Amino acid sequence: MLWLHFCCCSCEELNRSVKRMARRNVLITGCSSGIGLAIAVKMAKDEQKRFKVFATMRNLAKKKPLEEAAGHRLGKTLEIKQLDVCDEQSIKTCVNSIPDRRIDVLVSNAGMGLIGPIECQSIEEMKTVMDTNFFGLVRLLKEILPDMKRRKSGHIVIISSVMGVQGILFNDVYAASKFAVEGFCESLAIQALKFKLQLSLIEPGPVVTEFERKVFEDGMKMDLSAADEETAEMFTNIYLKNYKQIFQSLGQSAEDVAEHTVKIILAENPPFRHQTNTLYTPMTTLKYADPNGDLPIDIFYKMVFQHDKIFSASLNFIKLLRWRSRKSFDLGKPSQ
Ligand SMILES: NC(=O)C1=CN([C@@H]2O[C@H](COP(=O)(O)OP(=O)(O)OC[C@H]3O[C@@H](n4cnc5c(N)ncnc54)[C@H](OP(=O)(O)O)[C@@H]3O)[C@@H](O)[C@H]2O)C=CC1
Ligand SMILES: CC1=C(/C=C/C(C)=C/C=C/C(C)=C/C=O)C(C)(C)CCC1
Repeated sequence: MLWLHFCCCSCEELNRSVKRMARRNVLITGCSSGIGLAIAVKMAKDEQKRFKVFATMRNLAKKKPLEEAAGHRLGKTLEIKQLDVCDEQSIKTCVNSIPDRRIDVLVSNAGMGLIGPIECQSIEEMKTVMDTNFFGLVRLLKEILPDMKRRKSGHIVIISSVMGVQGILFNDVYAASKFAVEGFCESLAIQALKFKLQLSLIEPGPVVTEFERKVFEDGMKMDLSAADEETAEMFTNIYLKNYKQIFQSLGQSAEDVAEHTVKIILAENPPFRHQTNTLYTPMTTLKYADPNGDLPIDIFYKMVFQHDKIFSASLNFIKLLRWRSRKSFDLGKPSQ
């Protein structure tokens, strides 16, 4: 009897340690809100408990929404840590605090937006965007990549954007920061393959998060006096006017993007690029359809300046269709 008990205990222990060994350490940046928070919570709540999540944020005073969303997983499958992607020392301190510095999956998510005519933006503002969105990733990898290479295992997942593939009116510097991320990763992916590391770029279209609110509010408050009248008018009456409608009709939720991201993390052969928004894909496909690069520029120009009424009506139509299909889902009857 005792022997059986001993045997069961050690089997259980063995099982537990096998599970612990299989549990992957995941470090996620920018978890105070939006996509980072949603990924952290989804992974921490994984039914098979496959992940130990180190959810980081630059300002720990903002941890309450994450703590609430994590619920009883807090302190078990999820720990909150301070990390500012613009501060090398804070990255080092955070990585050193993780057992054996072992990070199996890095989710580089922290980022910020910037919209408006470049005449009205300071170089300092632009540098902050590049420093966060691009150099933030570089700083993380300088600290984490050598360990992954030594272990010959690891998955680097980067929340890029459709704007890492295609520029959009009045998003010049933000798109540049995401293009930088994509060029950097495309180069690094070749070396990563040699070390058996995986690299995946997640490319969401518009996502309804704090990002949308902050960017819109900053755009509304922008001092447009440095721009000529035509540019200022274009920004206010075309871009800002359509902005909310684009998020309402094409926008995804942070949870939706998190679901896509976790699928990529769990995939046996994760792809290098993954777009999360099928409604947006026809737009980015234009880029790949014309090696000269004129096609997407022409089409965007026409959408904005010539067929704006049709474009706006199509967005309204998409919004209505999505609203109707959500409504029938709510009633338990998915639309056909
Ligand atoms: N929303 C969208 O439409 C899209 C967003 N993306 C990308 O998704 C990512 C997440 O954005 P999203 O969730 O939408 O927006 P949120 O504004 O909700 O989240 C951004 C997160 O990044 C954090 N952050 C900003 N600067 C730093 C820094 N220096 N160090 C650490 N954390 C920092 C923010 O922290 P704090 O609260 O302290 O500011 C916040 O936690 C970004 O990379 C964004 O570019 C991509 C496509 C579309
Ligand atoms: C589709 C489209 C527009 C706007 C797209 C927007 C606003 C996309 C936002 C994407 C985000 C926020 C990505 C974040 O990384 C325009 C230029 C109005 C007109 C042409 C077609």
